[in-house]
Amino acid sequence: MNDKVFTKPIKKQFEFDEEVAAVFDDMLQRSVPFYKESQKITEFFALKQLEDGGVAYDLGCSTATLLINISRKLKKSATLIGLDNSEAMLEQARKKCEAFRADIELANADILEYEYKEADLFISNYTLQFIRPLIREELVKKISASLKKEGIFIFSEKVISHHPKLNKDLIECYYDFKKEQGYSEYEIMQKREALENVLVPYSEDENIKMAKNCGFSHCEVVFRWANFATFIAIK
Ligand SMILES: C[S@@+](CC[C@H](N)C(=O)[O-])C[C@H]1O[C@@H](n2cnc3c(N)ncnc32)[C@H](O)[C@@H]1O
Ligand SMILES: O=C(O)C(=O)C[C@]1(C(=O)O)C=C[C@@H](O)C=C1
Repeated sequence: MNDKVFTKPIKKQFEFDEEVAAVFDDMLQRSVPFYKESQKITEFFALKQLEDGGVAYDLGCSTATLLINISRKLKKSATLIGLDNSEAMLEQARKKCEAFRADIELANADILEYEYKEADLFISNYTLQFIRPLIREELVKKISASLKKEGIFIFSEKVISHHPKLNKDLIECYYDFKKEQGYSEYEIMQKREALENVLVPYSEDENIKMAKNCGFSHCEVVFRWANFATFIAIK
């Protein structure tokens, strides 16, 4: 279904509710530059990392697109677990898993509270940015503590620049992208308002520092387009 969520006046902050879940796959493809490419990179490193008997978590799995793609290419018997606290997203995810006969464990859970098993791999694409900065670091510490030695954490985020002019230009460049995807100026401004204080992006450096502060020995960007980046952190 096409994303028309912000064509009408907004009444509340951005939420992953039924209305958003119903159009989410279209929203992501049209709102995240090179979404498919960033997913492909994530898949590539995920498949390299997973061993027989391994465990992988996708935090904020939404409609499970990524885990389904990984499960279709996976040649080993690993456990794939998707967590999300939006029941509307999980309903879409369950339908898709059934249609693709994908063997994925899905759970309605708060990724901040969840008790993780020892894992080989964590993924969290475009989700940390929705976790309040004060507790974001606690979550990343929990992720690194639950990873095996040399386990990896792949995460993608919207990023900012602390250079004011560059930051303004990055945002303009991103809004041009959204216009090319068919979003009107009105929809773009409405969504910007709805995301205010809900989506709190860090800079590339701040994300790398956070990972290193939280128990990762290495972290770098493997893909970046203007204000969107994919990181790999190695324990
Ligand atoms: C932008 S979406 C993620 C997109 C998805 N990873 C992808 O690449 O298609 C963020 C997701 O995180 C979920 N989420 C946000 N905070 C959460 C929390 N504390 N616990 C679990 N899920 C959360 C939302 O419900 C939403 O589905
Ligand atoms: O549309 C925007 O302005 C975005 O920032 C895109 C973004 C994201 O980066 O997570 C924001 C909310 C939706 O979950 C989908 C994509």
